[in-house]
Amino acid sequence: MRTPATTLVKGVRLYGAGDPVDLLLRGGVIAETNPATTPGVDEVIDADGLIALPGFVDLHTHLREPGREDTETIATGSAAAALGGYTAVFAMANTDPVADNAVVVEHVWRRGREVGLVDVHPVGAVTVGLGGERLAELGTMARSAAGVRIFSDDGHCVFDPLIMRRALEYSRALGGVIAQHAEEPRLTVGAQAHEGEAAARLGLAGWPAVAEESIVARDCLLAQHVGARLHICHVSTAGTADVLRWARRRPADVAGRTAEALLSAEVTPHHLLLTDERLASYDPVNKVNPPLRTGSDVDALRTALAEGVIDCVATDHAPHAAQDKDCEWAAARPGMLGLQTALSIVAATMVETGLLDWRGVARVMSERPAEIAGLPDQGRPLAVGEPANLVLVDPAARWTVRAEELASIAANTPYEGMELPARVVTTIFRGRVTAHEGKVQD
Ligand SMILES: NC(=O)N[C@@H](CC(=O)O)C(=O)O
Ligand SMILES: [Zn+2]
Ligand SMILES: [Zn+2]
Repeated sequence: MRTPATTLVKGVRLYGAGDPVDLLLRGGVIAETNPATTPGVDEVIDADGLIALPGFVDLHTHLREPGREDTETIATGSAAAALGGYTAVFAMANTDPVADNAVVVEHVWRRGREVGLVDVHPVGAVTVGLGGERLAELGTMARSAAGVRIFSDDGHCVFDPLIMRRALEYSRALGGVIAQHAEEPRLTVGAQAHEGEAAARLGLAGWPAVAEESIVARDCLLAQHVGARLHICHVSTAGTADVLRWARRRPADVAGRTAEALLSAEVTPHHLLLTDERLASYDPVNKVNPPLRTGSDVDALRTALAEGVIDCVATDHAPHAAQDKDCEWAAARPGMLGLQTALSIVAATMVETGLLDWRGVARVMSERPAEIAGLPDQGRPLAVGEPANLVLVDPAARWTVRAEELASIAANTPYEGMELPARVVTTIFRGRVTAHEGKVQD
């Protein structure tokens, strides 16, 4: 790790509120606010007009290393993360080989540290090879150097209820969380798009909302039954928000375990903005799992996020090669880029609509995800003595998305050519500037 410099951030508004302050960052922590003198400062950042938030934490990123380094690597994904304002990301296990053992998770962890732009935490697979049949060695991954605490078969649902129950029990014993990709596979055989009017018109096989909602209901009940923590990945329907609202209010069980303490959920930026009306173009850049839903789902997801029924935003950043996207709809892989556009989409859908203020953005993009993952040095208050993981945002900026300008190797952004509000200006990771004005600082 490089030694962090001493940096003075001048005139920044913390959480976008109150008077501007100066922050002195030294030794990787916020050393002083409004220091009277500033000897030995290596770097001064003029933050006039900018706001400071704690560095973002992404619970759901696909980095494609090992196996598909032609689409993203830990280095390029870390760069995209830093440019997007992130200081920690969780790399999903659906790599090749699958991260279902200590060797692979330690590789990802070490490579992330070598790159050194963000903390890269590997997610461990729940079942061997994501096959859904045999539990992976959760304990070995938890005890490895990577210290895995989040387990997920993301890309696939842990559909067998008995395997899910056992996974929850093991993970509880390890102080972990099972992150579920909720998709009842029997209800989504051959599915290509949200089961609704748009798919019917285009003749695409439907992915019904109930395939997600039925698994979420089942797993909320299972998690409370065994007293284990469950996290729901990429919530996409109004019905799932209703199920979560209901589950969170369930009374404590005999052991005093409240559902509220055991459950958490994320929504992606794309499910907060885009709808299945986009399908009319037949452009597979809009193909994603779970699929883009309807306008009323989008509204319900925004409300649920504002209320805390959905805890946080996670990108589900899913790079894919051109040959896997620029093809016929049915053959295209699902997934879209997300790391460098997340803040702007949250600003457009949640801040500009008045549903969240910047304090709320800090909660859903940094504080809650850090708590869910149990990260002690992320999502912390912007206060003296705290780790200097922060992002400086220009709330008044507007910018136009160009895939070729993004740090990812893959180019599958659904926002190409769109003008978006709010821009990440600077990302600071343990006191060191990792991204500034659109450039990675390495
Ligand atoms: N979201 C996607 O459409 N794709 C993800 C897998 C997943 O998140 O389920 C991927 O790995 O490409
Ligand atoms: Zn998934
Ligand atoms: Zn995913």
